Order: sequence, then structure tokens, then C-alpha cells
Amino acid sequence: MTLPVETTALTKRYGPIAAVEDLHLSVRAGEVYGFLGPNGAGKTTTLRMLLGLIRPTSGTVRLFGAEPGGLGRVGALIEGPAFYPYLSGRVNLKVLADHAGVRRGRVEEVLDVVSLTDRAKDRYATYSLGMKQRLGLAAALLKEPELVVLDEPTNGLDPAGMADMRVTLRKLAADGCTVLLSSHLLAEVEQICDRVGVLDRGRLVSETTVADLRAGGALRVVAEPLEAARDHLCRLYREVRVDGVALELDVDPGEAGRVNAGLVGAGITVTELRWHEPDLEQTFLALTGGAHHAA
Ligand SMILES: Nc1ncnc2c1ncn2[C@@H]1O[C@H](COP(=O)(O)OP(=O)(O)OP(=O)(O)O)[C@@H](O)[C@H]1O
Repeated sequence: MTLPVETTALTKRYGPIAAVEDLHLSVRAGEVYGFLGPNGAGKTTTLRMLLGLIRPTSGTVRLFGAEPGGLGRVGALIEGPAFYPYLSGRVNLKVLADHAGVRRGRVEEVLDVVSLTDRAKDRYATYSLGMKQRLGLAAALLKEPELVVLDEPTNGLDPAGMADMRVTLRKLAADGCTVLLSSHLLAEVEQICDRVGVLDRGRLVSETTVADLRAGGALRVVAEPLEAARDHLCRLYREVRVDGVALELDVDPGEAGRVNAGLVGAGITVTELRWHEPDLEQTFLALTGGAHHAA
């Protein structure tokens, strides 16, 4: 099956600057893929190459097995979309639909997808930033694309605007559209995406599912006496770390009951037993070269 997006050794250099270097990226049908990286990591450059807006220095891009450019199956929101401020959202979309040869009935459909029907008659100039972004997404959806490519779709939005955009994007994916979005916000990507590619200084440093990113937590145990608890647990589990006044075990969260019963059975008092989520922000910073480099 051909992938919606596949790049091979994709590279873009600007003089001595390698904006994107040897990028092998694959986005599968129906997923929401998050392209994550700090400012300047090369996200926009990559997306522009994917859409055929700039040429790679070397390497290839395939969208549904074909070279970019014949973009009928692809919708994009890359730079802030240009709309007429004194026209309504609906009329702006009608202008674009006419220009693209899209039936006008589609305008009402995309307004509905981005939940703008109620405000569609209002002038674009009166829209909030979140509504402007959603109208941009609506424009990208006019041609019923199978893939949408979005550069930082939640950038600058307030929490409510972000939440609206999240819902809209998940709805799109549920309807079978593949979504590729870039972001510099780990928390954002974590909430929207199925898989994440982490880009740092032009290179893909990690590609993983969000579930795997979240894995790797530990069971935290505070018990009295701590020494006895450690000795007891060391006999049962391979990795037992002492973290200040607590012990940390690399086990599934579901193991908590057994750990508790074992300690209590050994006459040890358990005062705290909880699952400690991994610190995703630390993971991200470690992958992208530390705080000095983060956005
Ligand atoms: N036209 C250009 N000429 C020279 N250098 C460029 C050009 N476009 C991008 N770059 C450089 O390439 C690198 C990657 O930039 P890019 O905009 O792709 O990053 P980004 O991850 O999208 O960051 P941001 O989130 O800040 O937009 C940066 O060092 C940038 O300065």
C-alpha cells in the first residue's frame, strides 16, 4: 500500500546551513502524525518540501506514491491563510471554491467540520485567531483531501482555541483523513497525535507512538522501614531504585496490588504507593539537546 507521505534521505541546505538532513519520514493512512521540534528544527522547511513549494537539495518526497505538486488529494495550511477581511467566512470560502472548481455545497460541509457554521456570515476581520485558523483549515479541506498538512495549527491559540482545534483534527482523522501537523509543543502533540517524529537541527532523532512516549513510568513506593522494603522488593524485581525517601520499580502500574500485599505480608508499613508518570518534557529536552535549545 502506498503511504500518504514518504521521504527518503530528504535534505535541504541553505549555504552552510543544513535546514533538513537525511530525513526518512513515513506517515501512514488514517493517522495523526505530529512533527515535533524546537524553533528552527526544520519543520516548516520539511513541510514546504512535502508540498512542492521548495525543492529539496537531495532526496525524494512521495505523497501517495507520487511526486508532490499534483495536490488534489492534499490540503495544506502552511502560512497564515490569506482571506479578504471585509468578506464573511462563508463568502471567502465560496471565492476559493469557485477558483478551485469545487461545488459550492462543499462550503457548508467544511464550515460544519470546523464548527464555524454559526459565525459563517460574520466578516473575517471580526474572527478570533482560533476561528481564523479553523477557517484556514476549512479552506484546506475544500477539495476533500485524503491528507492534510498543517504547520503549527495551534500556534498562538488560547487553551479554548487549542481544544477546538484538537477536536476538529481528531474528527477529521476519525473520518479517514490522514493528518500531518507540526508543533513545538510536546503536550499539544501528545494530546492530538498517534505517532510523533522528533526533529532536532534538521534530523529525525526519534519516531515513536505517543503510547510509547508515555510508557516508561515507574511505581513509587514509600514504606517503613525503607531498607527492609528494598531488600524484600529486590528479591522479587530486577530494577529497584532508591530515590530519596522512596523506592522506584520498573513494573506495570497493575503490579501495585501485588507489591503492596507482599510488603504488608512481610510486616512492612506501606505509606505511599503510586504510579509515577514519565516526565515527557525531560524526554523531549534530552532528545533535542537540552533546555538551551528548547523553544
Ligand atoms: N530561505 C531560507 N534561507 C536561509 N535559511 C533558511 C531559510 N529557510 C529556513 N532556513 C533555516 O533553516 C533552519 C530551519 O528552519 P525552519 O523554518 O524549517 O524551522 P522550524 O522548525 O519550522 O522552526 P519554526 O518553528 O521557528 O518555524 C533554520 O536555521 C532557518 O534559519
